[in-house]
Order: sequence, then structure tokens, then C-alpha cells
Amino acid sequence: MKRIITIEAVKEAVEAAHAHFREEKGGKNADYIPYLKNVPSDLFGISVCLADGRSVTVGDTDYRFGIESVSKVPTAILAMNQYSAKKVLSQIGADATGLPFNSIMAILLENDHPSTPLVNAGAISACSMIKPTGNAEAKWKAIVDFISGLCGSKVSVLDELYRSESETNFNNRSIAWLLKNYNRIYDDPDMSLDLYTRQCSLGITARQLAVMAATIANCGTNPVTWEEVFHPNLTPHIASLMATVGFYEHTGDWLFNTGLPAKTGVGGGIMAVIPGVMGLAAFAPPLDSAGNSVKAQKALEYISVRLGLNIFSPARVELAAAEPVREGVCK
Ligand SMILES: NC(=O)CC[C@H](N)C(=O)O
Repeated sequence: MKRIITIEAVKEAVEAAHAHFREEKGGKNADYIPYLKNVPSDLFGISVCLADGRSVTVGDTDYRFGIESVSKVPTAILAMNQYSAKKVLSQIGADATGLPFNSIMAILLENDHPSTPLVNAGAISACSMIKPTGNAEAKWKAIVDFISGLCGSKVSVLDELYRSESETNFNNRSIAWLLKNYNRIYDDPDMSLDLYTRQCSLGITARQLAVMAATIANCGTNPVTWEEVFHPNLTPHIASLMATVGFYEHTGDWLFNTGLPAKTGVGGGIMAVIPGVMGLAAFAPPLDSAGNSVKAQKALEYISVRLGLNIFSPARVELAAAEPVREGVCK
């Protein structure tokens, strides 16, 4: 079964979601990272990029916010691209923890294993894997260039956020050294932690995040620049990691309601991927108890239900072709 959706339908759904939830007052900004406490709470943007590069945006889609844990997705892809999906599975894992993103207990319970690159432990471990190992600046360049390639435009660190995170990341320091104790860190622990902290401090806009999601949806080829950023066979692997743990201990509820593989960050961003079809991003700083943006969740759930985007639905969506058309590479 197929369901064809038009860009007009996407535009209507995105605009309606923004109008519905603009006044939503639930949640509060992250405050364990001082910078995030001071980001204006009423910012709200939604951006969609289709797998053929067309886009729809509404609200604060050009505001640069902290990418935070959404950055775990590109680093996981980069590690799989540099090694292989199987290697990342054996060195890090792909299991949900059912626990908060920064859980130390999860490392102990998973039998000395970081469990997935989409929680802090696994993300620090993924940073340690990035090549060329032993060279912090070259590793950083590999990460930042990769993220810029996914977005089709340059991303850079928000210096004040980086300072704020580095001065307060005591829990993550413990994670890095605990992983070292279990031989689950594959480079210098302090360097790996710093790369993780830096990648979390990158500034990104909802518009850029939607292009990143669309590149993942478009099997690794950026639908705006048409650069092949990563190997096409990695899309199902990263989408399944996102579906498994993208909202930490709230992932099951999220997936039940939306059927969208997605990843959140404590900066208020969420990125969702519908393989072969589109990428979606929403941004609003106030968070729920698991660190997921309240407004962005509601907006994306509304759009998913209204457009029937649930990837588990037998009625798979397809985009109505545009003229002139350039088809996504997954076809
Ligand atoms: N969930 C998140 O976005 C957490 C990211 C943050 N930098 C941390 O490590 O705590």
C-alpha cells in the first residue's frame, strides 16, 4: 500500500503544528549546563526537508542553538562509515538502556558495555573510535566536516556553550574513565570526552538539522548539495538506532505515538528521519523530565499523525513528484 503526499500537504501540516503548539507552556530549559538556562524559552521553529531537496520552514528556524545529543547521530554514522556497521555494533552496541542519557548504572548493567552510540557513554566511545586516532585536531576536523556535509552548510562551536559544558561535565568525565576501565574507549579518554563536549556545543539551526535528517533519509546523499556524504547502506542502521533509544527512557512512548526514528538534544532540538522520504526538525528549549523538548515533540507527533508518516504503518508514504524532478537516491 502506498500513500502519496504533496509538498502543499506538508506545508499545511507544519504551519498547523506551529500554530497549535506556539503557546504550549510545558517543560523547562535544561539548567545543568548554565548556558542552556539562558536561551529564550519561547523560541520555536519547525523545518522539513524532502528527499528531493525541497523544504518547508516555519518559525525560528535560523536561530543557532546547541545541537547537544543530536550530534551523537552524525558521529555514530561517521564511525560506521570509517569502519563498518558491524564493527560499531561489536565495539559499542545497539541496545536501548531504558535509563537517562548520562547513566553510569547503564554501563554497569550492560555488562561493561557502552550499549549504543546514542547515549553519552556510547557517544564518547564513538568519538574515541573516529580516525585518525591519536590526533585530536584531525579527529575534530573529521567530525565537524562530516556534520557540515550532512547539513550542506558550515557548522561551528558556540564558544560560550563549550566553556559552560566543559566547566560542568563532571559526570561525563566519570563515564569516560569508567569506559577506559572496561577497555571500551579506543583513544585517550580525556581527548575523547573533549571531542564529545565540543560536538555537543556546535551551534545548529532547525533548517540545518532538517537537511541533516534529509541526507540520512536520502541514503547518505545530501539532497541540497548532492554530495555523497556516507555509504547508502548505513541509513537503516542509523534509523534503527534512533528508533531504539532516541528519547532515552521515553523512547517507547514516543515510537508508539509517532512511529518516527528520531533523536533529541537538551538544547531543545529534535531530528526525525523517514527513510526515502524526508527529514524533519523541530526546536524549542523547554524539556520534559528525560531531556526531550516538549513543544518539538508535540509538533512532530502532530505532523506524523496528520501526514501518516509512521514507518510501521502498512501505508508507506511517498512524495508526489515535483517538476523538474530529481529523485532521491534510495529509489
Ligand atoms: N541529552 C543531551 O542532549 C545531553 C548532552 C549533554 N552535552 C550532556 O552530555 O549531558
